[in-house]
Order: sequence, then structure tokens, then C-alpha cells
Amino acid sequence: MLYLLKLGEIVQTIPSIGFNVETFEAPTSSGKYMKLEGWDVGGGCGSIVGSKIMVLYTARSDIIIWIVDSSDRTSLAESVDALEFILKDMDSERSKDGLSKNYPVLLFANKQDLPNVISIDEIRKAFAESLSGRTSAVFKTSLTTTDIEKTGLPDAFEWLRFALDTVSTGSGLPPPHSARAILEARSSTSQSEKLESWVTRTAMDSTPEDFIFQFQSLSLPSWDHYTHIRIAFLLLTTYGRQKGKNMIFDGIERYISESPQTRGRTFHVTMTYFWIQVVHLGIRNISPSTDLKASETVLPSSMTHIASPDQFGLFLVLNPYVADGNLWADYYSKGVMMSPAAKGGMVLPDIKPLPNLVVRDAI
Ligand SMILES: Nc1nc2c(ncn2[C@@H]2O[C@H](COP(=O)(O)OP(=O)(O)OP(=O)(O)O)[C@@H](O)[C@H]2O)c(=O)[nH]1
Ligand SMILES: [Mg+2]
Repeated sequence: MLYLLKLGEIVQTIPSIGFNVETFEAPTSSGKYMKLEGWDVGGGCGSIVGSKIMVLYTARSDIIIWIVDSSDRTSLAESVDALEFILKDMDSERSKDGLSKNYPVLLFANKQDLPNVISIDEIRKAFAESLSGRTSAVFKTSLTTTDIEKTGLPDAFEWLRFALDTVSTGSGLPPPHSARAILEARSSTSQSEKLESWVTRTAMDSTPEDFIFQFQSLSLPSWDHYTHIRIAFLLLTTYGRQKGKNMIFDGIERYISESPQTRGRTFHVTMTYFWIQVVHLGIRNISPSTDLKASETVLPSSMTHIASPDQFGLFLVLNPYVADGNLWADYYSKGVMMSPAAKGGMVLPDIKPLPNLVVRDAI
């Protein structure tokens, strides 16, 4: 990967013994490049993982990029152990310098171009425990093409850019407990494709202020699932939970009844509640407070100061399940969700309760 990005070509290197160091420009999906210094640690024969030399890396690193060979099922457990080892080492080196554990860990499920590879879901599950509570993400990659757009790298580095921004502004990322549970319960193949287009869309989208204005003046460019999620995100982060929730309700109801864009649609109370709760939960997932209980005591019903409206891209990459318009079907049967009672008023789910936090927060 280092040489693909550095030289723009596929270089057959000998298995890494010791390390290769290169500065390179990492492409992101927003079109910007991020300058990184990469230290390539070999994982195979002659690996320094577990040796004393490794401190040379871990003491100086701000990011871990871990490349998993998705075609090699037999080495998966070993890869999990090696990463865990490195993370522990990195945590302890950083703590000596007073630095937090909260550095980004980016996983590539590589060689996804090959047939019968380990799925990204399986890879996510295999690493879930080691990555729990960390700022981490897993992306599919294929590094055999020089067409960077097709490698999967831009989205991965886009995530990294958001993650670094958050970490460096000191806001930090909490252990994403309940949100992670939703994420892991769901298949992510179609999700990651949709997420890709959504993240691209945020990069070209209007500013938070303009978007809220367009919503209030019935002049949004479109009225789709993405639009709803962004409305909920912006109003909740701008106005806090109580006021934001009311504005979403009133605004959507008015939009549907007055805009020609939404002709033929009717307002759906339970569906609107459901998505507000999901977005609320996702916002907690990117919030600076790591202790939900504490933040609930201090901020009983408001989310002010928790996340900022311009973090929508980060919100999406950390909560990709929001892009799935059918997420409600995990909680509600179709019969219940589509009933007149659910349209006209708030009805509780019949399949499983809404995620933890949602149950704890009074609606
Ligand atoms: N099909 C396929 N082959 C790949 C991909 N990425 C790397 N390879 C091939 O896998 C082999 C190993 O690639 P390296 O980059 O040397 O792998 P490495 O993990 O650095 O290996 P060590 O340095 O020994 O740890 C090479 O033959 C690459 O061409 C990919 O996405 N798809
Ligand atoms: Mg190598």
C-alpha cells in the first residue's frame, strides 16, 4: 500500500522485514489529500510484532492502520492477537507521554477482489473485542489496482480524517456501546456502499445553517432518507434534544402538508420518533463525554455541547446503520409500523426494544 500511494504503482516488495518508512499523500473521498508518514511493519516472517524494536513504532505513532488479508482464513486469529498486542503496547507508550488511548485504528479488509474471501462482517466480528471502546473502523480494500477510486482507500482515509479531527480537537470519541451493538447486528455490505455515497454527498452539501433554512422554508433540494437523517442530526445538535425534537416533528409535519415535493405522503409519528431516537443514539456515539450516565445527570434532556452540527460526516461513518432506511424493521413488524395507530401516535416496538439509551431516555 505504501508504494501504491507513494509511487502510484504496484510494487512487488519482498516480505517486509524490519520496516519501510515513506511519507505519502493519502487520498480522501472529499478530494483532499492527507499527508502521512507510514511505517510498514511486516506481519509475516521476520515480523517485529512482539519484539523490543516495536517500541520504535508505537512510541511515535498517532494512528494504526491494520491490513487484514481477507483471503487468509487461517491467519485471522493471529492477526487479531498481533493487533491486540500492538494496541496494548501503544497504549502504554502513549500513557508515558500523557497521551490518551483514543487514537484512530483503521482496519483494511484487504484483497476483497479475490473470490471466497472472509467477509467484512466476519472481520469486524473477529476484531470487535480488541477494538471495543476505541476509535476504529473497518473498510473493504483491494490494493491491486492503480485506480485509487477502486481501491476503497479514499473512504477509509476520509474516515481517518474525521477521526483525527475529533481526536485532535480533544472532543474524543466514547466507547460506542449501544450504537456498536446495532452496527454489529447488521450486515454491512449494502450499508458500506450506501455510506460511501452519503459521505460523498455530505462533502458537497449545503452548510448546516443553509440546510436548516431550506428545511424551514420548504426549499430542500430533495426529500429522501438522507435528508431526514441530516435534518434530525442538525436540529438535535444545534438545539439540543428537547427543542430539537419538537422542531423536527413540527417541521416535518409542516413540510409534508405544505410542500409540493411531498405530495401524497402522510406524516408518520412512530417512524419519526424511531429515527429521532436512532440519530440521538448515534450523536451520543460521537460525543465527547465517555460516561453516558454522568452526562445524563448533568444534561438531563439536552444534548447541547455534545456534538457539533458540522460533524455530520463523522456521524455517518461512525453510525453507518442510519443509512439503512429499513432499520426500523429490526424493531417493528410491518403490521405494527404501518398501522393507523402507529401513524397517528407513538407505538412501542413489537419485535425487540429500542436500544438501551433510547429506553432510558424518556420520550
Ligand atoms: N488479489 C490481491 N492481492 C493483493 C492485494 N494487496 C496485496 N496483494 C498481494 O499480496 C502479496 C503480499 O503483499 P504485501 O504488500 O507484500 O503484503 P504484506 O502484508 O506487506 O506482507 P509482509 O510484508 O510479509 O507482512 C503481494 O503479492 C501483493 O501483490 C489485494 O488487494 N488483492
Ligand atoms: Mg509488507
